[in-house]
Amino acid sequence: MHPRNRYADAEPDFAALSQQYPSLQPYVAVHANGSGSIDFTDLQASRELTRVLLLHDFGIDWAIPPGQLIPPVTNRANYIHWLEDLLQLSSPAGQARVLGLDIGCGANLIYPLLGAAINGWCFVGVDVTDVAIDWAQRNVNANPHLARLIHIRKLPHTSGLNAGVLLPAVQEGETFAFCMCNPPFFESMEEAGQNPSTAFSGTADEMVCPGGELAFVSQMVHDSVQLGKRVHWYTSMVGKKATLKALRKLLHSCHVTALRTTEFFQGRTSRWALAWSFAVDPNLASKPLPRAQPKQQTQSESARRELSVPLGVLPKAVVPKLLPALEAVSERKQQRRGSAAGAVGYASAVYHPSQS
Ligand SMILES: C[S@@+](CC[C@H](N)C(=O)[O-])C[C@H]1O[C@@H](n2cnc3c(N)ncnc32)[C@H](O)[C@@H]1O
Repeated sequence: MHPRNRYADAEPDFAALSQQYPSLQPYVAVHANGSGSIDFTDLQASRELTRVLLLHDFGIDWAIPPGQLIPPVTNRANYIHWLEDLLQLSSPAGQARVLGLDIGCGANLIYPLLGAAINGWCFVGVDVTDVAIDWAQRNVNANPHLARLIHIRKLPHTSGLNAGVLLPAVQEGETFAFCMCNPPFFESMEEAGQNPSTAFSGTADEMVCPGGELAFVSQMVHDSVQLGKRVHWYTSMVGKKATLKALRKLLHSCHVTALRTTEFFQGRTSRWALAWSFAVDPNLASKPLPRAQPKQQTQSESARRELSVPLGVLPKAVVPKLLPALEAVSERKQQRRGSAAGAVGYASAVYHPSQS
């Protein structure tokens, strides 16, 4: 787990959470020693846990319809923290705000929500299905304190990847600090069904693409050659180590200036991620990532500290109204303390699609 992941030192206290959030109670077994456990093969339990963690730990109000992919918060937060490391190593010059592109944001919109809540980053989230766009927008609307940072965009749903993956997503004149992607991993639902990681569910649209993840991310690589420096860091997650190997080979042949990989390990599941660039100074390419940073407070966390109560116990309607004011207080305090709000450029910003 990434050292800055808030669950790196201790997993969530399921028993305490179920006391605070009665909706979680049916899914938590409390043992004689007071500890609690959850059956992660139960989809309803997994969905409710994700909902509660996002609310309790990140101040995010979140929902998805049944059947849609349930994102494990720990794994998705690892990716965000790895992006922080990459941006600390090298960021696009002269940009006050960090703007990221999430390819396949899904109904769950997990990466833009976490990236905006943890770091104040701006995001464009794109997807091809109506259900993803509809629910992603609902998740934006449910979090007014983050809504100014996240813009959702529907792409045409073409059969196959010939029209490109990144090319349709990046609009004329737009530039991004990074793009990220959790691609459809599998070639068929049969293949998906053989994989134990599908305990987190998902529809065929979310899990499957012709040629699987290798075809999907290879298309991203080809598109990136055309887009060049318009995206500072191109990144994607992959589900198989063999895919990582094949993509490394492809990327070397594309003369990238930097190529990094990492492994996200959680529970029994390994995932890998790779990042490449045409903009990063090649002298930085083999420099170790600055990983040993102390844990950062999320904006919601620092806001919560000012208030000394968990956001989750406040009436739901109050939180969005309260957060901006609390964030402003904690930001001012942090500035007075002379500490940067985080390792990268975390200034709160507003994303307007007309700005590049
Ligand atoms: C594995 S899901 C990831 C959802 C979410 N980002 C997550 O990490 O849980 C893959 C998503 O990619 C979307 N997708 C598939 N093909 C796409 C394409 N060509 N462009 C953008 N999104 C696409 C799917 O609709 C789906 O929502």
